Amino acid sequence: MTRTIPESTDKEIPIQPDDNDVVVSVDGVSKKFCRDLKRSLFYGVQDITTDLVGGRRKSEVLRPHEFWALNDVSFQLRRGEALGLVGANGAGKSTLLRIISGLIKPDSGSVRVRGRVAPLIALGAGFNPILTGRENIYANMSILGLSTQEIKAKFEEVIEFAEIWDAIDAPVQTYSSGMAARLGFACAIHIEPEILLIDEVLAVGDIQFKMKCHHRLAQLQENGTAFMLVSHNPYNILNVCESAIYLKRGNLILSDEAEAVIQHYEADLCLAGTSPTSGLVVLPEKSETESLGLDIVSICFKNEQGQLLEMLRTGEPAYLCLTCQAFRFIDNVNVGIVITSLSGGDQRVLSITSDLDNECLEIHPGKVEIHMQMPYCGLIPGKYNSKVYIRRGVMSLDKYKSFRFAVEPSKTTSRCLFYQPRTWQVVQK
Ligand SMILES: Nc1ncnc2c1ncn2[C@@H]1O[C@H](COP(=O)(O)OP(=O)(O)OP(=O)(O)O)[C@@H](O)[C@H]1O
Repeated sequence: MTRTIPESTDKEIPIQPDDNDVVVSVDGVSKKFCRDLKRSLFYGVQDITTDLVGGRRKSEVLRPHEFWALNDVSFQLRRGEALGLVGANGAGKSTLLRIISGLIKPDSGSVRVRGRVAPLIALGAGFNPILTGRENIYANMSILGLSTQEIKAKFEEVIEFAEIWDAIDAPVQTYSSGMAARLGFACAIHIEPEILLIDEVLAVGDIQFKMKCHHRLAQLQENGTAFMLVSHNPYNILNVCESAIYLKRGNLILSDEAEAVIQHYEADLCLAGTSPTSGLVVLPEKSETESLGLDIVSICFKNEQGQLLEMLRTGEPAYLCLTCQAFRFIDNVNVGIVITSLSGGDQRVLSITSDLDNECLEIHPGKVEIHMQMPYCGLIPGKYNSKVYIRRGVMSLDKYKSFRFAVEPSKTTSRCLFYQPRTWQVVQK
């Protein structure tokens, strides 16, 4: 089955030369939306009227309050390919999947689809909440193209896969989000689609179900099903997809191997928004009367050569350099560093104190540097905040609460939740 979705476009979009392996071909697709509901309705009526009188819509021009949710996006999906789709919130990922599945039309460009598409775009996609699970299976699978006989034949398998035997005759609105996701996924895979579009639905469901889904996806892929997977979790993309595309504010930034795309995306995330310092925080110096004897003057990370690092890289050596001003000799100094993840909901990820490391630091008057050496940075890519304090016993001498820094990914660590420092050895016996 071949479906082409051309749209009210003024320009001719050339279709790529026929390639039997290409199941989805997206050519110069743009889609605009309007943030203002009233205007949006007005524009809708205006467009319909223009179509009815046979006029030409100015699809490429933005009217007031409109913006491009997708802007001139082109790529191809081949038979058996698993393509990841990454991008920040609002980047246009769902809009792209909705256009490919035929739910909405592009303003310009064209989408060419060859085969049966199963879209899993929202939780319990396509389910009617007041119908039972059983009724929804029939409704959903027939919309996706199966005959009643075919659905009957697969019915048991669907329930078995979704593991919702007890709830099959209860209305879907009584299902938990995980149950609705299971049913949606079960329906979609049992129609044996040529193209499966998955938008974050694998994020719900327990680990066992996720494993089952991944196993099934691998089987489908072996049989030639192509799929697109949207996920905010890079590990999901790297586990499932060989290639990926990166959307940013509706623009296609990169289309490449999954690993390269995730690296680019993560590096962008590290650099965006809250990445606050250029790697160095310098604090105003205190006079002796204001000081409690030892003050933090600056905080930064440096590499093994003593050069300032603007950001750390997972798996690479670095040290935290705390420059201090001491007005007198102080022994038993305890330096503490508490690191929280800004990308992971302010979660505390690391707490280090020189005391707990059995280091009794002695500081002589003058400028000193205190180094906290890290043979390898074990933090995963992301943005972090650290609180740094200096104490002697219970007495706080100085502290700085918001030294922010970013950690960049490296090729070997993108797939992991933490970096494991290691060396290798061959023992000849
Ligand atoms: N029907 C609509 N009317 C107006 N704006 C819309 C509509 N649908 C989507 N948008 C806007 O289009 C942009 C892209 O939305 P989309 O849902 O495609 O992003 P996304 O990348 O899937 O985001 P997320 O990761 O948060 O799901 C967003 O700014 C969104 O607010």
